[in-house]
Amino acid sequence: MTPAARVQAAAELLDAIRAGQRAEAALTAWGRRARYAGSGDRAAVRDLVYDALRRRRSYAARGGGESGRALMLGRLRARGEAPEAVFTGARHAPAALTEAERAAGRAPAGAEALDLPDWLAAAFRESFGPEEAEAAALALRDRAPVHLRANLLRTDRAGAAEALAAEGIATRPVATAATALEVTEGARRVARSRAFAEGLVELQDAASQAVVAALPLAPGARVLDFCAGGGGKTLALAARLGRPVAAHDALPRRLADLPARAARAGAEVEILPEPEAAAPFDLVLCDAPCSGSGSWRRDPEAKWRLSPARLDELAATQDAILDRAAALVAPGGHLAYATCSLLGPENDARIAAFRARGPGWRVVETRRWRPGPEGDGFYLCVLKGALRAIKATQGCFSA
Ligand SMILES: C[S@@+](CC[C@H](N)C(=O)[O-])C[C@H]1O[C@@H](n2cnc3c(N)ncnc32)[C@H](O)[C@@H]1O
Repeated sequence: MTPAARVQAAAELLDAIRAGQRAEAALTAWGRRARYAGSGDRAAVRDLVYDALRRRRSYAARGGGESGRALMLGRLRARGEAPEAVFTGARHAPAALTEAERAAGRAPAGAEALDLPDWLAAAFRESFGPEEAEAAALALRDRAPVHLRANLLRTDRAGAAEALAAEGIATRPVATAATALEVTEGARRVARSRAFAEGLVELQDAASQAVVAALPLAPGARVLDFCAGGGGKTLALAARLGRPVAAHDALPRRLADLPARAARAGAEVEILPEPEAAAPFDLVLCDAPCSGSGSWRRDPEAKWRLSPARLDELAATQDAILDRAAALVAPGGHLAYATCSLLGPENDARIAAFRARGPGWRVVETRRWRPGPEGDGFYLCVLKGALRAIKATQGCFSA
């Protein structure tokens, strides 16, 4: 495919997405139809589509509309590239620009330039001040790096880098976490590499790794990953602890791949459909469902889908998770609440509400990671419970 044909394909896909199709579904369907497209074409079209989804609002302003064609036009203008070189009207290329299209478009302003809906630009500012809010929003307009976690049950970071290099995959250490590597060359080969198949590395964002590294883990601790999902943090916890970790999720199908992933990683994971039966735990991690605002680079459609009403729904789920998980913590144990969100209503506000509902929890540490080249945006709050049960048996009721 010519570069112009790729732009035309991306414009058509963006129209399908605008009409309601999910980006992944649209790309998969196109991939089946476009038998003429090689792997380089497919990767290039995917990159165009995802870039336009991340920067939809600013491209729309510059391109003079929301259609796929306008977004591609806006993209070229944003990059200072001559649209006429692409909109040629040649076979498979976009039709030549009309007079109206040439005249349309303007520089984006305010929330448009940050590629955020207006209400979210305000929410970002309220969550962490104007300057940091702008930096975070701008970081979300770029493609996310590919990060790996060196699995300490199999190797160390240098050993993982060496094994990958032997397969032509270049990496560099990422400062965010001692186990993190960024793939600088050969990212598309990682999932088929021997290093991956043998459990030397896992695909995991560096900030996600840093969250696990920041958890208080005493040797021999009984640990529950309460919202385990695909098990990314469960496996990182098991590698750090070097002993079995318990995993739970409200949706058991989310845990379906975890046994195979654990076997590959040499980790022991015990799946608990009813964690109450195995409580108490010294540490319960709640990696709660959230807006995902810290990782919108990877899922840019979510940025445009989120609404204030959905944020309220998420807050109710997050509160329920904290309340149930807290009851599973041993007296004097730790409760850790994490989200990959940048938004105060999902983070500090949830902790404040939790502590107001159930006093006796002390905040030990709060950490925030902002999105950027070194990782996604994350929030972590570690709380320590009172020694209630012990004191109660000793006849002392003041926690
Ligand atoms: C952010 S994801 C977890 C990602 C995972 N920890 C990882 O690192 O790969 C949140 C998970 O919480 C689960 N979840 C949602 N509501 C829940 C609830 N009430 N109790 C427990 N898990 C819940 C979801 O099914 C989802 O898998």
